[in-house]
Amino acid sequence: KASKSDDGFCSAPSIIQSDEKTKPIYWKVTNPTLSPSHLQDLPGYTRSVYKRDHALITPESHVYSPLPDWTNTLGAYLITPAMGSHFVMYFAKMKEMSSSGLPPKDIERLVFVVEGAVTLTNTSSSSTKLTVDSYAYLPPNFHHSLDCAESATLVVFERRYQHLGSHTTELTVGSTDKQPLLETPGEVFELRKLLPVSLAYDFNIHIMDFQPGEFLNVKEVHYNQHGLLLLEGQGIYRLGDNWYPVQSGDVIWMAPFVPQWYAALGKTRSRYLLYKDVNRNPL
Ligand SMILES: NC(=O)N[C@H](N)C(=O)O
Ligand SMILES: [Mn+2]
Repeated sequence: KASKSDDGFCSAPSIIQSDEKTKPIYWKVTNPTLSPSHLQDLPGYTRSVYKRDHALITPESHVYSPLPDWTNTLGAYLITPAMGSHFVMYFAKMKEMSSSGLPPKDIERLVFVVEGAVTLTNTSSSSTKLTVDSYAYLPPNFHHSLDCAESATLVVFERRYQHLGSHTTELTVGSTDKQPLLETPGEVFELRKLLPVSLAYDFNIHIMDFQPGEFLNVKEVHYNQHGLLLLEGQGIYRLGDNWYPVQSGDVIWMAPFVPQWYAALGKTRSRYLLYKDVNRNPL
């Protein structure tokens, strides 16, 4: 709590907690605190950074333009191969009566809803409503349409599918809260995976939960790439030799082998969504 003005001590404003109680989950992703209160009026100030092996892209840096092949939808590409990644990660802001375009040939897609609702339609089955916290995986060359009546914000991952033998992937629809908690030997965070762990899949999306004060035990350095969206909470992300304060709405690109570590701070749970390439020989 902020101290009274007459007590002679420096004081910081108290953190407003009421939003968290009354707003729907992940609300902070699309309504973030743009910057710390003492910096928000500084012209030219941003927490974003772009380096060879990592990037932090904070909401005041997101630039939207019409998404090619989609109707009535604005997109902000956050991670693309121009950075060295083999995947793209973008926000799609769908407006009234909007619909998606198809990814290019041989490209697989995962969409996760952070705000609003969309309807997924494909040629074979009936349509499915996707609300906040639900997702769909669309295999390469799978005909589909995402349609939005009012408004929705999606985070989308796409990459060229890397075949392995005769394995094939399947349409997968689900929601985070329906996914089982998985074992995390040596770690304290809670882990869910959105896709099957079978060899057919060349990536997965992890949902990782940390209580305030919890942190990664492994100071990870690994061959896999990551695209991360902080869905809830605040903390410190270490990337290489840099320590970044982060909050919900922030996006991180991690190149192969960048040292990475997270510690959750504040008073509420941290939850992040993480792209990770798996199941393929790096050669
Ligand atoms: N930066 C991360 O959270 N990495 C994950 N623990 C992972 O690589 O699975
Ligand atoms: Mn990792």
